[in-house]
Amino acid sequence: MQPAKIEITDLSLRFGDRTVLEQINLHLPAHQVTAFIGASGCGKSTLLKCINRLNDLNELCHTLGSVYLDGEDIYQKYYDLPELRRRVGMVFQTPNPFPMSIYDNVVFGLRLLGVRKRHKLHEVAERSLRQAALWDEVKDQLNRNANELSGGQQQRLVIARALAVEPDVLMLDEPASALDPISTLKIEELITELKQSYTIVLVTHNMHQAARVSDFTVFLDQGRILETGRTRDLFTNPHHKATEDYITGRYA
Ligand SMILES: Nc1ncnc2c1ncn2[C@@H]1O[C@H](COP(=O)(O)OP(=O)(O)OP(=O)(O)O)[C@@H](O)[C@H]1O
Repeated sequence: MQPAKIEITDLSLRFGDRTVLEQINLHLPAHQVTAFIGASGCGKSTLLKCINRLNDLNELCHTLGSVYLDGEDIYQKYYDLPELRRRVGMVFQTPNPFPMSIYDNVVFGLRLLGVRKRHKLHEVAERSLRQAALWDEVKDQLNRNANELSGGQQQRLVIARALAVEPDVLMLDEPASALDPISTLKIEELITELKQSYTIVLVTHNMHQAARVSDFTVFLDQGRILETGRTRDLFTNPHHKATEDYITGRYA
């Protein structure tokens, strides 16, 4: 088995008296893309948000179990949450650039971390925009307001912003579902490129996308893992009828 970047053990989560995740055990290998799939409301986004402890912001949320990042339990009492969120970047379904220039968006996190040196900020802005496959399109207009970019460009900008603080893990929650087919293809190509440097977790409703870009797939059903494995195995030879029904679009 490949070494785990993230190991989840006996994780259960409830919001108030409503159980949303039950007994999740998962091994997410480094430098691989793992896709979370499953019907709406099965807990994909909530599971993602366990990995950067974003659910903790909800006072009704109770979490049991452990999530290890590089062998260290992120749910231990004094874990450094700002550092966790630097190491685990997250991109949401709807592109959410800040209402400021392209440049200021990319270096936002670095400035928060106290980086002031202009040459350092410039260097990181260029590197991150190149990594997000956006540099060539915006290099002559870095002062332009980010909201003037197309949706697909905005999403790549948000990915550049996440990469600027040098995370280890990149979590993408339906990153292309609001985008046109060409922008979607660019994001998929980008995911394949980025896995060389990052561990990627992808939530998607698009089965073709999961099959195209992920190495491992986790199928969730009502807060439990019903099936997990290498994507090519799970898609060609699912063990459960529910998995087969879901990936072939026959889910009731
Ligand atoms: N902040 C919250 N408070 C209470 N319940 C919540 C909260 N967030 C999510 N839930 C519930 O947890 C369940 C799982 O939601 P989640 O968003 O993780 O599902 P999902 O599989 O990502 O769905 P979708 O594919 O529609 O985005 C849902 O029933 C949802 O109503």
